[in-house]
Amino acid sequence: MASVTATEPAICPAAIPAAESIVPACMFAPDRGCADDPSGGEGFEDGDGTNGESADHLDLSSKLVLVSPTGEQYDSLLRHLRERIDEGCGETIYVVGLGSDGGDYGLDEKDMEASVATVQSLCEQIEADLILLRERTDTGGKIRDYLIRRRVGEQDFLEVRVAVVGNVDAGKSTLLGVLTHGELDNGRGFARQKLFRHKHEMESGRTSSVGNDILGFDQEGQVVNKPDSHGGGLDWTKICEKSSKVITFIDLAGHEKYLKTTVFGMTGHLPDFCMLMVGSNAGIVGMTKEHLGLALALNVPVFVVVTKIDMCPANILQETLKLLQRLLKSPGCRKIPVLVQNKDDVIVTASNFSSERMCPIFQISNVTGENMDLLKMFLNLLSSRTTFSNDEPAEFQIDDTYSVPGVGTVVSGTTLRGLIRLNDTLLLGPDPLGTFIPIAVKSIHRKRMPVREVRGGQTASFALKKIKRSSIRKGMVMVSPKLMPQATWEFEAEILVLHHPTTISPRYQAMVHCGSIRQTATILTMNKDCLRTGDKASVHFRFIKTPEYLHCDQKLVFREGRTKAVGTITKLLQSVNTQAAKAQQSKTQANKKTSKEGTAANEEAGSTARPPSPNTAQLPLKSGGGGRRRGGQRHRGKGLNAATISTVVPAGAAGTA
Ligand SMILES: Nc1nc2c(ncn2[C@@H]2O[C@H](COP(=O)(O)OP(=O)(O)OP(=O)(O)O)[C@@H](O)[C@H]2O)c(=O)[nH]1
Repeated sequence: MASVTATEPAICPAAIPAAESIVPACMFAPDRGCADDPSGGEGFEDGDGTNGESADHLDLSSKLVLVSPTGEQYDSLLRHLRERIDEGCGETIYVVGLGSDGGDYGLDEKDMEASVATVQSLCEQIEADLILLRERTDTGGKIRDYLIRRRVGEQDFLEVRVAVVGNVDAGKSTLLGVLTHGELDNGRGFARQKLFRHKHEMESGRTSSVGNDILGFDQEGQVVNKPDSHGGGLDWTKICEKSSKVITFIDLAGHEKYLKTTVFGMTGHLPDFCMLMVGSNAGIVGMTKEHLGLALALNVPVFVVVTKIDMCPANILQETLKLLQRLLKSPGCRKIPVLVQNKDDVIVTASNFSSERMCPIFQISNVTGENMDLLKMFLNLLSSRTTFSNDEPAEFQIDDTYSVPGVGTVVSGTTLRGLIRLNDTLLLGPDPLGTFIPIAVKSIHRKRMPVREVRGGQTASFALKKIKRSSIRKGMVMVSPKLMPQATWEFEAEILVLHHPTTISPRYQAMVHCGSIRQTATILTMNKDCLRTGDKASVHFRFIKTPEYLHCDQKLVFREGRTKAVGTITKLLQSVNTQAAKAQQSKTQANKKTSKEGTAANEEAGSTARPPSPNTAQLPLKSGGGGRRRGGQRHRGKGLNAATISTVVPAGAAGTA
């Protein structure tokens, strides 16, 4: 076994300079088991460690408060727990026997029993389960950490998305195969075979698509995935029904030539966390830094999984860990690497992980299964980062479209906020003219399971009524009519150039990735003459093909070949004049009616319009969108219908920003 522990000289905090040390997880434990604060005083809040002060200034700081709380204290504890459950998107880690009043930690048997009864009663009030994670002993007696997770029905589950990145051969697909199919690898690609979907991947052994693999955990934290005994396939509906939490892995390609797909996976699939895989024998090579940089740029918390420890000599493993921590602590990353070596470390790191600065590191083997239990436990304790509120107007970003026989057009994507119910009417757009059309949701699936509603933070697919697949593209959204959506041709962003071989100046074009939008944009102006690697600037962009639905503060990646820049949208500059677009559409429709048979023939031949001018919106709407044919049938869809638009787009939505 080559697994390195914190006591081995090369990475032991005592043996190497403080700045170099990987922080043991106990550093973040509520009882501050280690003397020095590695974060230099900017450590993490103990949000989940102790049970906190009440907002209404009742004293809840004693470890004994749960033993026999007064009515007022009970109400306050309940409010506090509710808030934490909401913040944790349905779950939180709760510690019993720990006060923040300076007294010793731990409770005797009787007090522990009474405290747990109180917590149990609090949980009943909020319809949550109480699951014991660990018990330890301190000077005053026992301390217990519990997972409190809101109960979900058969039709519901908590959802966490994890993007899986790392260089080629780091073992990404293999780990996902092992986790989701429950069988270890043979070191020669056995486990990954189960994941490969495309023939060419089978042959070359390289992941090229944004795969989606799911791992379900029941209320007790046990994996529910049960591959069928014949083909080894997984029944997603069964997994979802049995799970209280489902982890969706977004398996991103390791090879540089698939970087475009990887960037899309990271921006378009809204991962809650990023799992960076590093082969212990290969070290920090190839795309590792690039992928880490991408996660950092998009503010996605990262944890690292070092693989292949079964075949790596101890000194090489140590070297890899050393380089890894150096990279994580470098000024560009400013992370605090934390080595996870046992279940206590898992609980401590998972409780503090929502802080983007901590970076847990696991060392595993896909062949022997070493430390796989720790990784699984950690995954079960991760909470979604998208908080949800029923009152927010719904917003859904489309990242793929399908044509399903017998069902029709289906779009998949992520609910960014709000609640979407079956038969709701949302506005779909923007189309090439920047307009949005009303569209009814006729069925909803979560992970292939039919459901009646989806909430912010959940991925879903919708079957849509009366719309052709060819009128929908990735990057479009479906939003509540209350939002009065507008499409934007031009925007300003603060960008940082991560890499460019020479200089970037106005008229430069590159691909902008923003959410599930992927479109080339031109730099019109910027507040510097030219930009080189490392430069920051305020840049005015303009999309070249169609206007898009954007928000201020959205993160973006701007790339072309080896050129990469990241940034944040600061201003939306030129929104589409919806009224002009509508008028134009009506005109186009009227013209069409008079032009007899010819129109349909053109539609089917896939006649396409030039990109419309943003100012005047004068060109005809592309109709029939390339004339995709399904099941041998020719579609004569109406495309985006002006009549329907004018009835729904609210008057207030019209006009130029
Ligand atoms: N001995 C050993 N071999 C492993 C381990 N993990 C993966 N492998 C092997 O390493 C090789 C590469 O693994 P993959 O899972 O295909 O790597 P990947 O990161 O998904 O590569 P790309 O899909 O090309 O990005 C396969 O032959 C695996 O069997 C491990 O922990 N130990």
